[in-house]
Amino acid sequence: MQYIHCLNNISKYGTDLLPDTYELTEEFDKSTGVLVRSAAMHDMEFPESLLAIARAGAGVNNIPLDRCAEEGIVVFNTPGANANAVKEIVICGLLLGSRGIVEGIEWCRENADDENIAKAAEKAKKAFAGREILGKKLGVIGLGAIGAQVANTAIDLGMDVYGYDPYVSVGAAWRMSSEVHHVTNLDDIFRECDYITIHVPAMEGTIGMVDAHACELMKDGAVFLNFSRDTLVANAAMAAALESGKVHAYITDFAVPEVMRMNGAIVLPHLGASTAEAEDNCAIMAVRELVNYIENGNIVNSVNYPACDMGACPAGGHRVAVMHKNVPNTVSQITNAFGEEGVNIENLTNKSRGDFAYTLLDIDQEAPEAAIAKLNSIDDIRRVRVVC
Ligand SMILES: NC(=O)C1=CN([C@@H]2O[C@H](COP(=O)(O)OP(=O)(O)OC[C@H]3O[C@@H](n4cnc5c(N)ncnc54)[C@H](O)[C@@H]3O)[C@@H](O)[C@H]2O)C=CC1
Ligand SMILES: O=C(O)CCC(=O)C(=O)O
Repeated sequence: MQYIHCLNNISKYGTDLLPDTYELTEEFDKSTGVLVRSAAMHDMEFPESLLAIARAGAGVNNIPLDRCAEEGIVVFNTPGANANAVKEIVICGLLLGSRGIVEGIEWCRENADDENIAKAAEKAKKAFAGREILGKKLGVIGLGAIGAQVANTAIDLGMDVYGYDPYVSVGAAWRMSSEVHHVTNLDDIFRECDYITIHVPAMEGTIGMVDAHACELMKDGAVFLNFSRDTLVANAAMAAALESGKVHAYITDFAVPEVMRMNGAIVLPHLGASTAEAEDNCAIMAVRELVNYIENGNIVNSVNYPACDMGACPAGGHRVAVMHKNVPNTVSQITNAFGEEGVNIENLTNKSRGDFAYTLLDIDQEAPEAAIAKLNSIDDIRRVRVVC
């Protein structure tokens, strides 16, 4: 039996896909697989039984990726599965930053008991007048699954779109409208655009990238949208820019105390991916990744181990997975360990990613205990698993 623990609410469209030999468990300490959304995992201890963590979503800054790699735990995410949901809320954010929608709604609520509200509204509405997004310049920082969709939809809405992403993938580039202007200097986005939206992961190199220098460069009355992570924006700089009127509105999906104290911030409680469709898509993809890894040893969409796919375990066949450091001589030690026990390797894939590597082997007989023990005694090997 394989035990799967959910650290957050995971759509049943995903968990219903778990085979009969899997059981959902409340006990984290006996889990083979974990499904998670935004739960903070950095301070958690992981049980020896844990093989993989699947993040039903895109951002993995809540998971200690390097420590997991060291402990032989594969971490997956679900690229693109919630991108449409975020794109739609970003378009909503553009309008919230352009029109007095929030203030107008508040005014109506405050005057709900006024019998003459219709007449009063006609007088009051001038305080909530705004501007249109048609023809305005939108800067998109990060053109991955979400950024590319936001850029395309903004083009369809008649905006003039500028995109910045020095690491854009070929797939995302193909999916993006040719009308998106390619920007190679981030400062140009801050300097030129009326609206700016950021869609990059929170990691070393992006945390704090919207700082005082960026705010200073912005056009007077710019609107800034952050549906990625709170840490990308230096809060003190944004608060000052809002205070001075340099930034007209800061639309963010992250309710942290510093942001809640900002005048001019429109704050949502991390709603970007909270649609039934996105939750189902993410859960389905996450469960498929987890089961494929546990059953076949295949790694698809991992963020800390290399991709490796040898298809389904051959019927009646034998497969062993070895997770190890990406250092010289390891693959030969693995093949020798089997060779010395008279085992023939029928298929072998070795892939590496940064400091770690993964070797998947189909062998002609049940893995001898002596070979497994030998592999487990090698320093640079992190985990050996008999898959089938
Ligand atoms: N508010 C919410 O509920 C959600 C928030 N997110 C956040 O949005 C982020 C982006 O999500 P996806 O588009 O799905 O990810 P993605 O991985 O498809 O795209 C990220 C893009 O950022 C680019 N990038 C990385 N460093 C950059 C830099 N320094 N400057 C410019 N571009 C850079 C990458 O090349 C990539 O194209 C996630 O990492 C997550 O933090 C994602 C989904 C839901
Ligand atoms: O699961 C969620 O609601 C959060 C989604 C998110 O932030 C992400 O996918 O990065």
